Amino acid sequence: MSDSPATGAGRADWPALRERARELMSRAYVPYSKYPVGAAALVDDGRIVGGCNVENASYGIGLCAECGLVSELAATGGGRLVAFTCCDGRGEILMPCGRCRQLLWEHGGPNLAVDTASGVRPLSDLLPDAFGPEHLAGADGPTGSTGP
Ligand SMILES: O=c1ccn([C@H]2C[C@H](O)[C@@H](CO)O2)c(=O)[nH]1
Repeated sequence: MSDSPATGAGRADWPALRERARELMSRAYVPYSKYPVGAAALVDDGRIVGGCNVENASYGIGLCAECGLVSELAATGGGRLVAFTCCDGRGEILMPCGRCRQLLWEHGGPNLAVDTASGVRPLSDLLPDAFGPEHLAGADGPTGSTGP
């Protein structure tokens, strides 16, 4: 179970989390967009995980900062994200893109506390009526598509 947004927001050291996101932003690899992004999150066991965006000459396969963050989450033991922040190249709070809201939903759920310009808000505010893992429960896929 994920924390309530109030709990996640209360547990997080937001200035430290924002500072970590800014540090990671400074390491972004963005020769194409020249738009560095850094992200940092508190995990339910107290770890801090983060990432920066890493672009590619094949533009469409660039990795958002949140991709690195969820990869570090899994690689260092998993757990649930409870508080998240993301910043742009000026160090200002950045709203996660649509695809990354889905990534965050998978690992933090509706109560993940997200840092926004209008205050700390639950992820459910930013991704209402979300699709999630529970929608796959019991699904066998489309008829005839299961293969041999
Ligand atoms: O939530 C977001 C939004 C954008 N970007 C990156 C992708 C691309 O490298 C650059 C410009 O879109 O910003 C992120 O890393 N995370």
